Amino acid sequence: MGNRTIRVTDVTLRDGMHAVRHQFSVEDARAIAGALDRTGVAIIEATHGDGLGGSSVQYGFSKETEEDYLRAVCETVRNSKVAALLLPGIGTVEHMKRAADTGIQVIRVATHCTEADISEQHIGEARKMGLETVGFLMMSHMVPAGVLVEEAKKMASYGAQTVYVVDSAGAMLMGEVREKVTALREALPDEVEVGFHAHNNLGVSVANSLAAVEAGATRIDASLAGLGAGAGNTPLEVFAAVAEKAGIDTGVRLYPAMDAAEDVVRPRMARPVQTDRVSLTMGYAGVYSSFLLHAFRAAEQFGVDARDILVELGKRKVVGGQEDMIVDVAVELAKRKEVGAAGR
Ligand SMILES: CC[C@H](O)CC(=O)C(=O)O
Ligand SMILES: [Mn+2]
Repeated sequence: MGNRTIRVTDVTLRDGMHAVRHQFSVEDARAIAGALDRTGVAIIEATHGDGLGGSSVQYGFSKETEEDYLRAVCETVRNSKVAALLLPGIGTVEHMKRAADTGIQVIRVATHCTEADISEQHIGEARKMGLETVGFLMMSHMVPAGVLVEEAKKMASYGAQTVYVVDSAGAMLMGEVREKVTALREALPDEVEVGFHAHNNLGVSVANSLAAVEAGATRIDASLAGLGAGAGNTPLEVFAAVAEKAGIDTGVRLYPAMDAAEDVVRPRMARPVQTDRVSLTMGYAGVYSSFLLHAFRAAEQFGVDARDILVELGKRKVVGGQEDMIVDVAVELAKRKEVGAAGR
């Protein structure tokens, strides 16, 4: 049985930004951060959904600058620490320095699960700046546990004090979460914590987060009302209730978390976070959300079902940056459809 005391990182103001197209105002950020602080959550992450430097033509502009969001959150909180996410290649060391100047205490450096080596410089610099430093292995469902362990060890060797198994596509079930978290827990030095970040595309984010804790994770991500990309993240208020019933101390006070979700976040949601056919297909196929728009466009162009495209991309283990394959797959599926129709 895993550790009974864990720390939760809330991602409403970071992953949740994807769900509102990065359009929270500074006032929204203050209101949400204040409500979160009152829940007792350990860490609050804020920034563009794609992390520092994410506000751009490519990833969509956020309503306000990242420094304004971070300063507002840092000024608002009394107890929680404040974190920012950084993807090397999108965010630079310079972005990180500017974020540190706003008063954040935690940086999370995210890479694709096979590319930990690109985090070395950022993790090293973050430690020199005195930031609590976390490594974040995105799309962790795509590789076997042994590969994930090697990548996690790299992040730990660069100085990461926690390494996360990140189920970006919401594609994992509890057995896989248990296996991967256990593998990291056994392989990493005792002083390096293991974390887990879920998405709810298959409707099992809370169960997966619980499985992660049982397997030794001491850091769990969640967001108010589950606000996040795809079908959202582990809902903080639900996880707080479930963890309490399971005898796990999250430090999150249940009623303030419920009230924050209901009174502060739900009224600010652009659309409900739900397991619709798009997010469900994403979890089922195990593909990243950046493929969705392209898949739907290609589906329309070639007269095929976007879900078939996504499932095929998942089988081919396509990664971000290989969006050109979407058209290839659509063409292939359209040909198969033609041949099938001719054969009938
Ligand atoms: C693009 C960054 C991404 O949203 C990070 C994350 O939360 C995930 O991979 O799940
Ligand atoms: Mn996420």
